[in-house]
Amino acid sequence: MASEQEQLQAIRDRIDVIDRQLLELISQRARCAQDVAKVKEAFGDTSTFYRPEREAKVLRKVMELNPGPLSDEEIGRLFRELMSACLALERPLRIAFLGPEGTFTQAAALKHFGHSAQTLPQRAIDEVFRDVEAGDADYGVVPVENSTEGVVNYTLDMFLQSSLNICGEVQLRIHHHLAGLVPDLKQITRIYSHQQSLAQCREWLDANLPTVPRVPVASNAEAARVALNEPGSACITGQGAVDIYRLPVLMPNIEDQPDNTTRFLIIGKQPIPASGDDRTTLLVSSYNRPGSLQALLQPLARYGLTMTRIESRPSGRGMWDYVFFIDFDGHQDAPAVQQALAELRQQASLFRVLGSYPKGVL
Ligand SMILES: O=C(O)C(=O)C[C@]1(C(=O)O)C=C[C@@H](O)C=C1
Repeated sequence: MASEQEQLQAIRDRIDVIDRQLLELISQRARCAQDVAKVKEAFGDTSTFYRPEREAKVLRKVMELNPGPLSDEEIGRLFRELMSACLALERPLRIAFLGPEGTFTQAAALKHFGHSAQTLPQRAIDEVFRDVEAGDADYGVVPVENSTEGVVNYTLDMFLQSSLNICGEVQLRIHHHLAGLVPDLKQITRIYSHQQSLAQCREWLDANLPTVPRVPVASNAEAARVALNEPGSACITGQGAVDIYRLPVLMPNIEDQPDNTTRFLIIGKQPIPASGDDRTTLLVSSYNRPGSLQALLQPLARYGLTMTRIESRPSGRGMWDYVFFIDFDGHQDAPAVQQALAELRQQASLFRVLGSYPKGVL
């Protein structure tokens, strides 16, 4: 029987051959992306280098064809990065996100656009919108809802003032760590974190550190920065900030719900063609009379469209006047959706399609 070294050498020789083939194929793929860019430029189509519907189709296809042993998610991630690098050859994307560096929103931006995108931290959600509106960023990433804490009202309210579209969505599993320079939990005198994160870890904090004051700050990354500089303090933050600030993790994954997930929206100027598995978000308002909300929603049911979410927010136009954010499955270019929307529009005092976009793939 061959020795361990001989067996390993034989397998590594095979890996070397495969790597060379992979390299050649990846380079061929990248050259194709360059050719795509030349065609787009020749036709003056320079505003649509980024094609989220095409990316969603590519990711779904490779995940469907995946023979294993790597998981569909791993394969998806590898191809995500491959496309990100190919797109950067065509034109590097600038992505504004709710900063600072190390926030969950940055992690969501990188998950959605891959690591070849340039991420630009902004101080607040309205600055993300403004950066994209002004053309200083191609797209923006903002949080919209959390599975434990519910909707991020500020993001929804921004759509009342902004003309930007929703171009995509991405979901991120949120893990919170207790981190800091204190040698053990008993010596913690203050805990800093974003208000939402404190809420998402409330039960753990009540059980383990009930008497330690909890101090809300603007972001988890800011909490990490304070914990690094203030003796006795600790923070609740994510892996991104732990890595950036090199903070020791005192207790990992302290979120109360193990499947704690946040959904983020991609905002931009471009309408997105159908990808085959899409979601549409509407901003509507009904007339203030009995049964009007029901009448507003009826066309969706009549045309067999599945509504997945409805949120109401004060309209800002007067007391007790509300707007509704409605998500349903389907794309606005599909005939059934067009008919449903035409009917719905007749019942609405305010009507805007915020976007049709591929459902998050990864
Ligand atoms: O198909 C395109 O339009 C491309 O630009 C190629 C490609 C890819 O690498 O597959 C790159 C970027 C786009 O966002 C979508 C796909």
